[in-house]
Amino acid sequence: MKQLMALYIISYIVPRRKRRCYPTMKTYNICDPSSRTTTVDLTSPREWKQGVQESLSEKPLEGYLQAGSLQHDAGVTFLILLGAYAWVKLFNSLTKHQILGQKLSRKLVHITSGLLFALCWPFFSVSPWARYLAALVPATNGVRLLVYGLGILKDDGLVKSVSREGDPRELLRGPLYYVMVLVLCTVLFWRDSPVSVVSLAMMCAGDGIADIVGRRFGSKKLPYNSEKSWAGSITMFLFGFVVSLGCLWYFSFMGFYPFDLQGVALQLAAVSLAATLVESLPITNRFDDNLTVPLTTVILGLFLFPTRSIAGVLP
Ligand SMILES: Nc1ccn([C@@H]2O[C@H](COP(=O)(O)OP(=O)(O)OP(=O)(O)O)[C@@H](O)[C@H]2O)c(=O)n1
Ligand SMILES: C/C(=C\CO)CCC[C@H](C)CCC[C@H](C)CCCC(C)C
Repeated sequence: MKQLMALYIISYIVPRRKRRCYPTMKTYNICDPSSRTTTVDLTSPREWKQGVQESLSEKPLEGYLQAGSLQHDAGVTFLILLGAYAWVKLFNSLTKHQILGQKLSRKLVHITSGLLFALCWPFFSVSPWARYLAALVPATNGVRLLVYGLGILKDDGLVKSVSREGDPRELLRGPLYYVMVLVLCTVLFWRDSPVSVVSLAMMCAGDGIADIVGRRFGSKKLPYNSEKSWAGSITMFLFGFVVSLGCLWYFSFMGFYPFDLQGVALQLAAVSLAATLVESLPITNRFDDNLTVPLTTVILGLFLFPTRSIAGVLP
């Protein structure tokens, strides 16, 4: 009985639509609505780009109410909002019971929140409006950070979970920039381009792990920045690369674009290196890493990865 319930819930969440199957091998099939299929041999980045452009040429379903998309997407948005609230509450409790230190709690929230949010994107419908409903999740959290950061309301638990020193005004910098980046990546790139998930992977996983490893093992500082270390930067490069790769594989598995390890490894390594170099620069006092890391990734990613559209509009 429990299995049946689980299957029903999953079948409700994952939108009923023709899934495109991209086996993680050299070629993949594009099954578009007219049931026309195209097989592209992914032997080089050019074929990969061509394959992605074609696979993303599918016209989104006309009309938003078709097949209950609005109800479906609103339900998924609500569930993710609940998840976000519960996730931060969990870390608040871990910090309150001194299971986690405040700095580690903040970094784990930093690493996990944005990634878990992006991993929920496949549960939305193919409607052109789905991205805007999804963006309501970080936007709502942004309003929450503003309200508590400005002191309009008080929530010591939230402040302790996402601030370094427990000052509510800290919510108005790193955390607020973080959710703003989530909103922009969701609305501008969504599932139309690898740029969105790679940018979030570098900001969440890469920048987040650099802090955790750097604080603990970063005795050898960088020659041009005594605040940052080789251990932190090397870990950011490697972890950012691996998590980006994992995100691309996940979105390929969920049917959004093909995954060809040879086709993307070099691009991802270049993006991860660029983001790591920018993060290591002594500019954090003026430009927050939560802005410079994703911005670097987006700019380079737009040149290296195929993008069907920006904000849902064909370029
Ligand atoms: N490449 C890096 C990045 C961070 N660190 C270590 O992690 C600490 C915090 O790093 P930082 O990026 O400045 O994190 P914050 O900006 O404080 O945190 P947030 O991004 O959440 O605002 C640094 O002082 C340093 O000890 C490091 O050694 N090497
Ligand atoms: C501490 C943070 C950044 C500083 O560098 C992260 C702040 C996170 C926000 C308070 C909460 C963001 C929630 C996500 C938008 C949605 C997560 C949903 C998921 C299912 C947990």
